[in-house]
Amino acid sequence: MIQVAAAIIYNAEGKVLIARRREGKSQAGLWEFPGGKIEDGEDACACLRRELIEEMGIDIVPYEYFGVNEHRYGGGLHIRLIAWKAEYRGGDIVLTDHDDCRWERPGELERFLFAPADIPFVQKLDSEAGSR
Ligand SMILES: Nc1nc2c([nH]c(=O)n2[C@H]2C[C@H](O)[C@@H](COP(=O)(O)OP(=O)(O)OP(=O)(O)O)O2)c(=O)[nH]1
Repeated sequence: MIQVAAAIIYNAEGKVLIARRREGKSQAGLWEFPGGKIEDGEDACACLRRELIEEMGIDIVPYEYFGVNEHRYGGGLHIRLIAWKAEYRGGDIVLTDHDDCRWERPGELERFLFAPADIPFVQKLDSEAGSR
């Protein structure tokens, strides 16, 4: 099983950053919350700060645990996806692992085709938005 961290990054307008995995990556063409594999000696927050600089060139600060979801993809890939809410602190987005990204309202994510492991998080964000 691999441990992967994903960030639900909010900007000052309360929108969330989603990104589409580029051709050549696993789950290509699907939307996700940016992040990546947790390395030895890292926790999810340290991983997310590192990954967002590496793969998008932005600074974030994770501030609240959001949830965990385990998913088995075909080919024996079993992932444990750990999500944290995070604050966008700055930097201009430069995509390396993705071919598109967007800031969207958290209650409006269900019209995007997300990686299967992310779907419980999309649903939870939608119900949080609906209950406000
Ligand atoms: N970063 C991220 N990865 C996710 C999400 N949902 C999801 O199923 N994944 C999967 C895709 C990959 O199989 C795995 C790790 O993603 P990664 O972004 O570190 O991938 P990677 O560049 O290291 O390498 P690769 O999977 O393209 O070989 O987790 C998500 O929301 N964010």
